[in-house]
Amino acid sequence: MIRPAAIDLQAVTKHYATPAGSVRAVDGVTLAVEAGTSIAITGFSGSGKSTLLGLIAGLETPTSGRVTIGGEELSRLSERARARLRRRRLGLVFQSDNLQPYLSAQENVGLQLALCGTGDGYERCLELLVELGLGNEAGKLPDQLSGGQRQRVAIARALINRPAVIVADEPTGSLDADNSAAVVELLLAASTTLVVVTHDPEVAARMDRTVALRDGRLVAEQGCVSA
Ligand SMILES: Nc1ncnc2c1ncn2[C@@H]1O[C@H](COP(=O)(O)OP(=O)(O)OP(=O)(O)O)[C@@H](O)[C@H]1O
Repeated sequence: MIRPAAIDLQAVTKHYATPAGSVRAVDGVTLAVEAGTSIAITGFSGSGKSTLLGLIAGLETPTSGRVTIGGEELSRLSERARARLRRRRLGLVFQSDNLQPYLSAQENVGLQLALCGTGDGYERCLELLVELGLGNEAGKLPDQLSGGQRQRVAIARALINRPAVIVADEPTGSLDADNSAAVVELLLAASTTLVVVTHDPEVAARMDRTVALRDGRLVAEQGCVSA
């Protein structure tokens, strides 16, 4: 059975205007990611990885080309509809956990739930934290948690609205090897479509596919899932 692409990029280009001239951060990228599969995006610093992730997440608008998420072409949506799609269908995880410092772990997850306006109750936040091995940490503030624990709270926050797609930018960048492996397994276990930007070959090796960017262009692909 052919599964529909959860993410479909068609000839996507992103230019930034700078005082020194136009920067072509992403240059003609065509890429389909099937639902339920995982992909790593690698490449040197400045190769366009974060920009590509921002385009997939609808945080950036392409200069040309089309970005389609779950059958919805983002450029056809209003800014408001794009924000709604982001809240309901996407889970975002970044290198820095961006947790609210004066809210407990459970409240941080609960805040996301409130923003998403889904039917899940606040108890679900605690259940999810327990599933992620943070049952004893639910009432603690972020600065009472280790880096690995904070990143797991950030993953709980990304998963609470049961997103179809998880988009993660260097999610293990500030973690040691053990915590990094644990975080990757949690992301994979969520069994949604997963896009991870990473410099770490061990993280990339856990994904179904790896693509590399150079100067904004896709230059190489490895993996066992057909494009
Ligand atoms: N808002 C912006 N305005 C102007 N130029 C930008 C902007 N964002 C990114 N760029 C430029 O676009 C190019 C790609 O940047 P991007 O951050 O996507 O690369 P990256 O591969 O994620 O890098 P890193 O691994 O260092 O995070 C770089 O030349 C960068 O300077």
